[in-house]
Amino acid sequence: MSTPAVEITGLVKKYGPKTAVDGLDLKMHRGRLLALLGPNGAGKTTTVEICEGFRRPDSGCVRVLGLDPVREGRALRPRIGVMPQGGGAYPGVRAGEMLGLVASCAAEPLDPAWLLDVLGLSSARRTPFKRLSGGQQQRLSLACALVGRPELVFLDEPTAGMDPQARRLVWDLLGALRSDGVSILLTTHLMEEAEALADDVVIVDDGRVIAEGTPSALTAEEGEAAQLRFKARPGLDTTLLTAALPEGYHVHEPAPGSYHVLGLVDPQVVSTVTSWCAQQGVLAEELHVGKRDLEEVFLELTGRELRS
Ligand SMILES: Nc1ncnc2c1ncn2[C@@H]1O[C@H](COP(=O)(O)OP(=O)(O)OP(=O)(O)O)[C@@H](O)[C@H]1O
Repeated sequence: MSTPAVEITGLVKKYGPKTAVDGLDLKMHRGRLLALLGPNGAGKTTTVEICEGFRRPDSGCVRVLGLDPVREGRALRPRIGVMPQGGGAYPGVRAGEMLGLVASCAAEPLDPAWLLDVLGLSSARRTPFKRLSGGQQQRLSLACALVGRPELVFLDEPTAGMDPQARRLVWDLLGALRSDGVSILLTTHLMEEAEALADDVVIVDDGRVIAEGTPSALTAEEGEAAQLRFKARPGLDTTLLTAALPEGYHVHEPAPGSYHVLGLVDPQVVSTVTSWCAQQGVLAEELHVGKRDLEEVFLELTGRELRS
């Protein structure tokens, strides 16, 4: 069996008194797309930068394609692609020149002109980096990560700041790469992105893994087939709605204007909820019977309060 794409055991990284990564374990198999999720400051970028060999761990063991990213960095670097958070390049370098430069360092690069075309950057190839839009800079940064035909790519918030068209274009490209057997580890704050792309999801908080699994395993309800959720104006009297439902059901408002009926959903329950809303003159919007989505799971696990 091939070595895992990434294997991390007991990783610890401190910045002065701040423990950014606190005993993190993670295993990513080859050919998978793994989404690393977590609130701001959870330790995702630090973990990714250690895998890339840009930072040294304080303790723990990290192996990327079976290699130590620090001691065996020279052997590892040609085999991985890296898209750092926020990207970056010399401000005056033209998009085409930048990609050509990165391609010239690779043994068997992809055709830079083709890659620019795939990422919708052909018309911007003569544009200096500093004059590209934020979304174009992100796409150029992604092109630089991919042009060397890496076996494994690390993408730190690859679609942050992109418009929906560009985001979908990138999703298609990542899907195609994964179909070609490339291993992809990405961080994202977009739960929709993780649900659309990821084979595996790892949720970190305070430098530790707090949940992991496939998106469908993570969103599966324990012991319940489906749940009822709807949106309406904030502050409905959930005690009254609970009283209108059969015994054993409970309604709560986890976030202002979002309502969640706890208990097994059947047609009568849906009818009771919509009738009750109608009696209050309230339109129940986005009425949804089904599993939780990843965002709901994420908020339940990491809490709803704002992180710094
Ligand atoms: N160079 C640094 N010096 C000091 N503290 C740092 C440094 N880099 C990160 N930190 C701190 O370490 C913690 C983890 O940061 P990290 O960037 O890894 O989190 P993250 O999960 O990637 O966050 P985000 O989602 O906001 O990008 C944070 O508290 C951050 O402030």
